Amino acid sequence: MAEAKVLSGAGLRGQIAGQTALCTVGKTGAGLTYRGYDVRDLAADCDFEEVAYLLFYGELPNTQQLADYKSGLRTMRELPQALKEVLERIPAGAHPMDVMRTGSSVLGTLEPELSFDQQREVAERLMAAFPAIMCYWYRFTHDGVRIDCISDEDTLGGHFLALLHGKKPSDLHVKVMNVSLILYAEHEFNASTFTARVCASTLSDLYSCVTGAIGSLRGPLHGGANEAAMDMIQQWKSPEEAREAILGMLERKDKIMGFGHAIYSESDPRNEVIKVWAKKLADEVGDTVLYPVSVAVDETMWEQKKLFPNADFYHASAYHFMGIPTKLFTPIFVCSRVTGWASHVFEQRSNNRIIRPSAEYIGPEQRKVAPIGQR
Ligand SMILES: CC(=O)SCCNC(=O)CCNC(=O)[C@H](O)C(C)(C)COP(=O)(O)OP(=O)(O)OC[C@H]1O[C@@H](n2cnc3c(N)ncnc32)[C@H](O)[C@@H]1OP(=O)(O)O
Ligand SMILES: O=C([O-])CC(=O)C(=O)O
Repeated sequence: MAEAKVLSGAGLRGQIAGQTALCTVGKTGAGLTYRGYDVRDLAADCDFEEVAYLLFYGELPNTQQLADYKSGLRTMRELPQALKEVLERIPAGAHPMDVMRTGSSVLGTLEPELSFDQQREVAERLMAAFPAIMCYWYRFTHDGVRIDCISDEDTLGGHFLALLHGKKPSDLHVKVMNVSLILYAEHEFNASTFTARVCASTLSDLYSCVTGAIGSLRGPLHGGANEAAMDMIQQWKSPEEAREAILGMLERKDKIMGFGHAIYSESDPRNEVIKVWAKKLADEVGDTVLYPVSVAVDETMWEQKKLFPNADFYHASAYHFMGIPTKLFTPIFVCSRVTGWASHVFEQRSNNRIIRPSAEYIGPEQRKVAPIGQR
């Protein structure tokens, strides 16, 4: 048996658990890169589909490749009738992340991955179908309508907004969705991606890897923080009230959702990008409360704890200004991160060994089983 070392820190922090060519997080001089490209440049200049292509195929597409890629993805947006029927049976009060998890799992029964040769096709199918899975369920259970799962929107972000709102989205909103989906696409060995890789290492199918990853992303310490941040900032009517409340929460040692990070120590590079777009959207809707409240929380957290907003914090107000219901915030993360998860599954499969660490045993000494009457 290989000699196992006991780790000093909880949460496997700082341990290298494998190799990746997909992404760097927090490396000096480059906060976040996807296959060598700074995420800020990608968010400024690309559509989400370009980034998905980069992650799946290794290079950015040229004009023709992108056009072909987008039109291929557009043909994969419709949901099978059997999946629509399952979605209609999920109660309106269910958590939408449970809907995404179920949607991924059911699609896996209807269109299974029969061979790893199909892996990219399955990943693209999931990516194209997720907005409809979310919106079909949401609109059926909340508005009583069976929406058309097809739209003529060119991008996935525009498609999602069109399905949700039932009308053509503005150019500004489509741009913000592209930015958001790019920022959330990939982040090395975060909890949900690691879940996907562990599942992949058993040679399981891609739907299982993605379904498990959705479960990990759902928690408020990970993807669920964007919704939790929204619930928090929405309570406050002014920056002064927000500041007072944050001081009280810190005094009580409450966690402030949307702040801090397991890897970044000074700032999250995604925050500076989404904050700018949240401000543009605040100006567009004439907001005088939510954005100033967010800034007050941001400033108070830095002043008091040197804690900074992570990717989730300003996503909350940005999504809200686009009329997106809070409970759909984390499912949007799924629509994006499925590209990162799938890319990691491909990478794991290309050089696989089952992921199976050891545990340090801290339980009772070995003992004898007493007959039941003597216990
Ligand atoms: C896309 C994403 O998934 S980004 C992450 C989204 N999650 C959140 O926003 C939830 C809020 N944040 C957190 O819970 C944490 O910062 C995490 C989970 C992101 C990172 O956790 P860790 O790496 O374990 O950080 P850790 O808990 O060691 O933080 C160090 C110290 O800062 C404190 N701290 C960290 N984040 C916060 C926070 N959001 N609010 C208040 N205090 C915090 C911790 O309590 C700890 O203090 P202590 O040393 O006095 O105990
Ligand atoms: O890396 C992490 O731990 C969490 C995160 O920011 C992400 O997954 O985007």
